[in-house]
Amino acid sequence: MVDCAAGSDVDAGRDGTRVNGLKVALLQVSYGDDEPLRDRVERVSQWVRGLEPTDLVLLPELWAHGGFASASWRTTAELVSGQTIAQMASVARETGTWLHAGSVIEKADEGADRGSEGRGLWNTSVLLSPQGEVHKTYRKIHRFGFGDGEPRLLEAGTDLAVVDLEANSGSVRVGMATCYDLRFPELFRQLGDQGVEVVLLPAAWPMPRVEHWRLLGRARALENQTWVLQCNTAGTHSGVEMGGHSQIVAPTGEVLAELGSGEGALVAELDLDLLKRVRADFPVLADRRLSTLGY
Ligand SMILES: NC(=O)CCC(=O)C(=O)O
Repeated sequence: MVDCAAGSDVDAGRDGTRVNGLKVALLQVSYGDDEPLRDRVERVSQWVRGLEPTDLVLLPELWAHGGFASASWRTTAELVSGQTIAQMASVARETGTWLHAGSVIEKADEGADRGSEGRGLWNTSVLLSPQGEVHKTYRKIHRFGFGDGEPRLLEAGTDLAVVDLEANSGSVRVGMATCYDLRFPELFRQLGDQGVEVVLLPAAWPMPRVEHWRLLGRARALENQTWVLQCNTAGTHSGVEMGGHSQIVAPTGEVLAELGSGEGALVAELDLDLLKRVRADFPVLADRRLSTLGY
């Protein structure tokens, strides 16, 4: 059963219309261990095709390869040009929308750099343009697992990902981060310093720590005065119950819209001018004392 939540207005104009609105849809994909990878890719493709038109669709972390299915990552890993991203690129082209395809287990191409630990595998998020081109990739910098899972099997990403999108409402600068990255405020501060207005954060965040997820998303949005779009997974796979509760957080730290724990779509329109107003009205970032603190 798919739930649908529409965001309430944080700051609608007096007549209810918006200036500079960016319409987004976050798909909280639920899955277990029984659904084959290719079936899930097909199911999610159909879901995106059936959405009302939006500027940007965001999918969760490793929704195809399994956020905690680390035992199979070596065998299911794909090139960024592999089948999963190729299919999602077709969907982006057909629907004419920016599609953040969540993340995949990326394997290094033959002869290409395999990373500093020589593993040749990454947790890589892929942002596709409405023309179906790979516009930007982001390899997750902070690996989750405390010595197991990601840090045992994958390489750590080394580069920030900041990119401008041309949407119907104009240009918007987005930054990419993934799941566990949410616990590292210095990454979000750097994205903010590069002019990011909207952070796109796919995740496979488990239920037992879902309150951390909600709180940290609000903190990252509030302290950097940016939008934070958090798209989590639902269901239970590899023995881990996912937390759901995807949310869209405004630069005020307020939650514009959120989902519960099951599968669902979160559709909302972001007033991008709100960010400028919040920064003008409460210019906290201008009061930083970086040199005093040794930066
Ligand atoms: N997939 C992840 O990065 C999980 C992160 C997590 O569970 C946590 O930070 O807590």
